[in-house]
Amino acid sequence: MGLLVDGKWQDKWYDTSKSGGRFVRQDSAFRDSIGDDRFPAEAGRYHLYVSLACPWAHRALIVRRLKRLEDAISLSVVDWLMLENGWEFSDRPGCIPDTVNGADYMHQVYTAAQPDYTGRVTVPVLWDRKEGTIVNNESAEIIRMFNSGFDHLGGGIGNPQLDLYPKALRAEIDAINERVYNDINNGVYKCGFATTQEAYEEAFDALFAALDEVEARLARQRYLAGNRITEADWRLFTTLVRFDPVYVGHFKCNRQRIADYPNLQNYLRELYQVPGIADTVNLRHIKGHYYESHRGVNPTGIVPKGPALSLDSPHDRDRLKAAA
Ligand SMILES: N[C@@H](CCC(=O)N[C@@H](CS)C(=O)NCC(=O)O)C(=O)O
Repeated sequence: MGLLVDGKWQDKWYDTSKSGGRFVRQDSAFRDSIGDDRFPAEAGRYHLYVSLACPWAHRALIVRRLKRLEDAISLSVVDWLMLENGWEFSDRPGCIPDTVNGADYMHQVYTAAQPDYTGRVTVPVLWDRKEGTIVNNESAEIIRMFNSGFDHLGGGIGNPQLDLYPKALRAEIDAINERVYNDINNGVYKCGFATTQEAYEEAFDALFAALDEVEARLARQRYLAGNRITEADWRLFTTLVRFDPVYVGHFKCNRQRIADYPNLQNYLRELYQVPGIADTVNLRHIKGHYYESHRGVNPTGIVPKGPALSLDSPHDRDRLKAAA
């Protein structure tokens, strides 16, 4: 784990000394968009770097799959282990080396885009072959580009019929995302990376208050924004699927498991069983990454064998109405 300072790699853990032990996530640095003059939509031009362990990268992978952009946007998958060199490429199971920049480490992709880059080296990253640079490294924005940025191309590229951010639901989706991001997606990290008891307890209470709220919402309606699946659901899904295998133990999010919330558990199963989604979930990468990489949290690097999950089991969500 580390970061780049003026283009030089430094091996450093997060600094929580100035925030009362609280983990504060840094803003992403590359914020251009597909559709800008410099970055027009084109099949075969863009490349996505992900980790299968990372919940933020997982969003991008899911939307790429659901929008059938796999032939149009190529992919690299980093190794799950992230130690003193940060994210690395390898040919271990489930990994795909960097065929675009030929990098050994993800930080080399960042310095290829900007030689004097200062900041964290995170995934996902959307790379442009033509300009030889990073378009964007913020998953919330990358999924929006995938959702609509390639729809006009025609020629059988993508799946223009699917809209995960429909106009009529945007205000609602944005409001849900805000709460889910702060207290759930990022909330589990705030618990796990807290370095004071107070910071941990504050994040823990906010996390479970938000999960209780989502549980109540899912008792009344099938999906977060009503009766159809939207990006808000996929953004929650990537945290839920990691919750019982990783966050309960490793990040001490242990008031209860997702399996103990009837609506969340069945909702998680339904989303997992959407065609194409199970292929994007790699528990070896997920568990291996957190337990083996965060040596400050888990010094032995031992990966727990459990828990048994039941993501393939029948769900009961058909009792609630879904849009045709
Ligand atoms: N806001 C970013 C966050 C991405 C992020 O933090 N990714 C993690 C992996 S789960 C990472 O690469 N961390 C490396 C680091 O912080 O040094 C996004 O949503 O794209």
